[in-house]
Amino acid sequence: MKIVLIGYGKMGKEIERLALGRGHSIVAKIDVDNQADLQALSSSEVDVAIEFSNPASAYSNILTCIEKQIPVVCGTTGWLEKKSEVESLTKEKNSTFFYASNYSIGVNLFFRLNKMLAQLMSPHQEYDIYTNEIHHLEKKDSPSGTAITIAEGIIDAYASKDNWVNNEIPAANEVAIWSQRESIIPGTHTVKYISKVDQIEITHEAFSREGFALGAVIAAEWVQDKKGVLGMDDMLK
Ligand SMILES: NC(=O)C1=CN([C@@H]2O[C@H](COP(=O)(O)OP(=O)(O)OC[C@H]3O[C@@H](n4cnc5c(N)ncnc54)[C@H](OP(=O)(O)O)[C@@H]3O)[C@@H](O)[C@H]2O)C=CC1
Ligand SMILES: O=C(O)C1=N[C@H](C(=O)O)C[C@H](O)C1
Repeated sequence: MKIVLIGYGKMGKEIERLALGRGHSIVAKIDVDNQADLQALSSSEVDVAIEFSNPASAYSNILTCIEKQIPVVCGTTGWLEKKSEVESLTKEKNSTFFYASNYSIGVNLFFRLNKMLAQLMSPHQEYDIYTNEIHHLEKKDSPSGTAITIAEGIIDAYASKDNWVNNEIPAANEVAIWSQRESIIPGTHTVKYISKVDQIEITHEAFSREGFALGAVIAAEWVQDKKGVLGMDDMLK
């Protein structure tokens, strides 16, 4: 598979390492200083783009890929207010857009566990819900995309919650997401239900970026023959 890496930072480099190990080739690495190379690429030179840049650049990088009919697997977080526009354009151009706030298989199992726990806890309103994410000091966005997916999972399954707030005391209808930035932590997410007498807690802790990067490479392999708006639930079915 011929891959263009868009964003050659911590994730771009880890994806390159794993992709080469799986027999793929990297035809271009796009970063801040060579944006013109992405514009110059054509869909005949590349099978898939893997986009891990930053919240300010993801949207225009994705649009470029969609216009060029290059399937794009995106993991960048913090730009999702524009996601519905990307989805519409993907359908209009009959292109391919795969998105996940977290590509780790473990986190995607955790998403399911989180929904099941929220369903179980919904009749027990004496418990307060508390969610927490801890990431390294270089992270640009807050809350993490993963924490937003977790909060949305709770909102879907828990009767009295219909919104989330970040680093604020929540109202009764809100799920609180507390964000911490600490050292070099790759990503730790916790959900707690706390009553006056006890607490129930689930945590996913990434030990490195390898799980995120491997999931993104597997998604890139999987989208090859597919069109439309896709995500981890489609791939893991
Ligand atoms: N979905 C998932 O599973 C995961 C998602 N992420 C997300 O992926 C993104 C990247 O994370 P990470 O690799 O740790 O971040 P880094 O800051 O290490 O890397 C981002 C890279 O993108 C570069 N960049 C900046 N602007 C552009 C542009 N216009 N086009 C292409 N590249 C550009 C940056 O260059 P410069 O430094 O010079 O600005 C940097 O090299 C974040 O949004 C993060 O939240 C991270 C891990 C897992
Ligand atoms: O910026 C990161 O590092 C990570 N970002 C993603 C997010 O915002 O959820 C995924 C992972 O937690 C690492």
